[in-house]
Amino acid sequence: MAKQYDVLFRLLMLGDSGVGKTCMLRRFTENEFDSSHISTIAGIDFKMKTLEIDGVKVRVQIWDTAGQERYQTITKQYYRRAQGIVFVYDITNQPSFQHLAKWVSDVDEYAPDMVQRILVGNKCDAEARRQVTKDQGSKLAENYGMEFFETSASTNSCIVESFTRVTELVLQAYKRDVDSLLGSLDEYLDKIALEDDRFAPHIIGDSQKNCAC
Ligand SMILES: Nc1nc2c(ncn2[C@@H]2O[C@H](COP(=O)(O)OP(=O)(O)OP(=O)(O)O)[C@@H](O)[C@H]2O)c(=O)[nH]1
Repeated sequence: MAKQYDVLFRLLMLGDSGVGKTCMLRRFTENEFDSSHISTIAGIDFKMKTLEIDGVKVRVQIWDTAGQERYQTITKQYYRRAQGIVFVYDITNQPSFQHLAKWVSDVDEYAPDMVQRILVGNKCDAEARRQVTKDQGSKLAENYGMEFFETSASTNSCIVESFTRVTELVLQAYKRDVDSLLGSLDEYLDKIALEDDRFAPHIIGDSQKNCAC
């Protein structure tokens, strides 16, 4: 059986309640959109998706956190296990943009130094209700040294691009680790194949070789 993925990364979505984190994640993983707002309860939930980037099959485990204040003690426990962070605000909600400072400072405090971050202004379909200009979003991202995207989970605008980009950044940041992991996996598979040849010459062929997963 072919290997299903080469490497697993954890991404975390952070931002105020109602900015659209759950909708973005559902759009990305299931291509669905729900117009009702059911707050993420119990603090945290996750979905998985596999992407292929530069020939590497990357399985991303995307953690969707609850934006509500009362869950933040729980969600902070997940920061240190993240390799990538997607900060989300709602372009129709100025306070969600102002609160980014707090989300970013929490990440500075609790997440690993190597964590990769992007900034996303969601709900860009709702132009008539816009309260944060694209320029403001892009300037803030620049100040924080992050790449910036405006997305819409509703119209599926830039959703795939933003999740793919943060995954690419994580892959680049952890490239050395990934290369050595893939190298040792290949060596391991070669070694197993050699041992099969030596000790069980009658059992050869791909089906045996690929069982070491
Ligand atoms: N117009 C528009 N509405 C959106 C978009 N994304 C989400 N919404 C709406 O915004 C509301 C909140 O979306 P959620 O995804 O539940 O928000 P959340 O950030 O996960 O909220 P918490 O779980 O409470 O942290 C819902 O009513 C969605 O339908 C979008 O791209 N455009």
